Amino acid sequence: MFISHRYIQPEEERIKKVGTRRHNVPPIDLSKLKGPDQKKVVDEIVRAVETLGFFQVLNHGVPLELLESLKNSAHKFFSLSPEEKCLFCPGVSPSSKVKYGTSFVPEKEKALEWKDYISMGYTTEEDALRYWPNQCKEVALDYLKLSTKMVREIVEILIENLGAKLEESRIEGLLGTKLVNMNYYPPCPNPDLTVGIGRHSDTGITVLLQDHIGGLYVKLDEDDNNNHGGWFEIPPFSGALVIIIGDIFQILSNGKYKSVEHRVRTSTESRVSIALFNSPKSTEKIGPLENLLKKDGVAYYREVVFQDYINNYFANAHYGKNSLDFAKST
Ligand SMILES: O=C(O)CCC(=O)C(=O)O
Ligand SMILES: [Fe+2]
Repeated sequence: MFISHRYIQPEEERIKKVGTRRHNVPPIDLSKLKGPDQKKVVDEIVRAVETLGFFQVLNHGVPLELLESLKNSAHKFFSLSPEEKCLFCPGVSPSSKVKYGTSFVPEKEKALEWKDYISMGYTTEEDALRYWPNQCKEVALDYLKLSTKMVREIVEILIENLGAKLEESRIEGLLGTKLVNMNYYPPCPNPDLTVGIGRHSDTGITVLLQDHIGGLYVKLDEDDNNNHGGWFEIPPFSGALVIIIGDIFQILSNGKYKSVEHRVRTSTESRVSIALFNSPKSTEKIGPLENLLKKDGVAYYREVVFQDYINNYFANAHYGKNSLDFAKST
């Protein structure tokens, strides 16, 4: 079947199915943070963030029925007519925080991503219920609310492990911007030629629900056990959420934590994923933590205002972890 040349990726960005390696590590059971295994679970989280930049979780506080409703509501929204979806196109959307679009930064991309999305920025509950699409507003809002405690717990674990004590207002500042993104990857006649999302890293901490289709790939370094690095698929795990660590944690930790480069392969079947992006407030200053600078004696990253980082992030097409260059010390 014919694929418009605008979607055909250069050879080096294509994702081959043959020879795909899978990252079959069981999800971390977050309910154990409450029991005798607490330390073990904390260590597992820290180790994953230091070496991989992501992990999967179970018993995360988001009910399984809600995960099903999220996927169904994403399908409901994306099966609307183009005219109905475009009521949320930039310029006509009732709110600048709600946006229906395609690809990532189409005007900058050499080849387009095989993906549509509806992005729902959170300000207040009232605004969410007023401006987010009817097909998904309630479930998306529940997802955001019910994930909050888990996200907060993970961030506290990561900060404490760095030996830092942050005030409540600072933690709130680091998690001050919340956005629910529903991604829709239409069936693709030739997944070998296209990509769903090009390789990139996220900004803050992402809670990701993927469906049963699969296709999420992460790039890993060679590890201490001499396992070769490269691209691995994260197989869908029923009931699990994927926690993706973004660039700001690499910056705050002066390089001890890693943001993970990831991408999505298309499929001959449609796929949905629902991401909750937790990022800093736009005015928040992000740089290596004070105590680490003292300890390390060197800053691998400079301090950036989060809005400046974001402006740079959206000014470029997805291109691996280049988004982090903006904050690198020169
Ligand atoms: O669809 C996926 O599995 C990943 C989505 C993603 O990486 C993103 O929205 O930033
Ligand atoms: Fe991502």
